[in-house]
Amino acid sequence: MLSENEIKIIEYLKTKPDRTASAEEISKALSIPISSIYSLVQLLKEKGYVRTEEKKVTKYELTEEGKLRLQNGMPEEKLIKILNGQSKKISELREVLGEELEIALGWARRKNLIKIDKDTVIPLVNDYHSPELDLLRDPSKIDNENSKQLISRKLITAKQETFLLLTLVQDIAEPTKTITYITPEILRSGEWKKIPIKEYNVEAEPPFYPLAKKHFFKEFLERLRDVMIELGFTEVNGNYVELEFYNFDLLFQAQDHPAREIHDSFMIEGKGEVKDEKLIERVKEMHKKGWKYEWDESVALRLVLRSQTTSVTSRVLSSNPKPPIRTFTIGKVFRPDSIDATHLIEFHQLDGLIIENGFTFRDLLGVLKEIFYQIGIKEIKFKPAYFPFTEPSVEVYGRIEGLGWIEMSGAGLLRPEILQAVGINSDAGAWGIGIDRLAMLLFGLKDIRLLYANSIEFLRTFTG
Ligand SMILES: N[C@@H](Cc1ccccc1)C(=O)O
Repeated sequence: MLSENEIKIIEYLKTKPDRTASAEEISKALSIPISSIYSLVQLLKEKGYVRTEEKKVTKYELTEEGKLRLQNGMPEEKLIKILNGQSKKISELREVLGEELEIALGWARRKNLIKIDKDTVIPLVNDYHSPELDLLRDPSKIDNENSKQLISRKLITAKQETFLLLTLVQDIAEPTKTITYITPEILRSGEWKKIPIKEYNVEAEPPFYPLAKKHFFKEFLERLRDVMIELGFTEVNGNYVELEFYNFDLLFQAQDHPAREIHDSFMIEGKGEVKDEKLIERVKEMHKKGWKYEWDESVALRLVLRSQTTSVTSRVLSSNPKPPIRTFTIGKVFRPDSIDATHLIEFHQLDGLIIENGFTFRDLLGVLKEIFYQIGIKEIKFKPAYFPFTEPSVEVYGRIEGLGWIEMSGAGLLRPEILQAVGINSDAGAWGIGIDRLAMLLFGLKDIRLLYANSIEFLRTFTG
């Protein structure tokens, strides 16, 4: 059975000398939308009426400059005409050719049409016709070779286009009845002896049905979450808009710390509130004693987009928790920067916190080693570092095949000043892992922005 449109397409192809036409041409000629043509072609192909072929062609188009030249002529041709077989002074030529003179001289010299002797232009030919003009007039004459100069002179642009060509291979006028489905009736009636049974085409390409799948980066974040849960951590969450108090002050980051300056975090209008008066007092004390300056409560109440997920750790610490505690948080943080292949202004961090009696620095390094082992980074090393909220502090480096040692995380034992301020009488370790750059390296991406890709083609074919 053929539908009306299928028949129309077959009839149209019959009018073509080689029984071939492009999908676009058919769409225009029959006024059927191109998307419908594609599905009709698929049907006709399955029914064995047409064969298809993809053809790539380069289409050349005149640029504005090219159109102008086509109208006004090529500068070098004009120059030869003006010279008319006689030498002329450059100044004289400038009056006629104006701004075009430089281009005209350049190309005329390159094409060996003139010689320049000091301020005089001497023609080497009496007459010149630019072959470029013929090509601009009839772009069908442009080919791979002669297009190069036209492109470099910015007279044309080249665009690759793919056409779907279909060729009629079987006519409706000559219907060959075949058995495509064997029924008991066909067997009983003996019809199967008279009518040919359609052969299976075992080489036919199956239709492509893309399966729905999760975004690879989302999946990576979920894997990290699973790893943390398997290691016995409980997930906690915080808000993107956070008080400086939790993002910085409670973490013993002094108010004149460079990371608090406007260019390092996004400021939000308005003020927040800390209900726990005693906590404010203790944090104030901590800054006064530790950093020796007048701590300003109004600075602490300002709002920022959190610049580290350690702000969530900070919230846990201030919630009067009862050790032993193992929490983690995964989420976005925000920092002003110029976006490029390795920098984003919003990215993800995974912060963890362990509060346990007798928890040591060595235990902390062991936990970090395990976390990274679980995501496939088997070789790590630690380097002493500084963070305002931990002491001792380390940076964690991991070795990624083909890339070498990459910084992945900051960590340390929480400072006693902080533990005192929040009233915790136990040992505690904390860390923050930068996720985006790590994912980029593990996935072998050249550009960090691809983690947020939403091009369906890319996502369908990217295997991670
Ligand atoms: N918050 C730190 C990382 C860190 C977290 C916890 C402890 C030590 C370091 C950063 O963003 O760089």
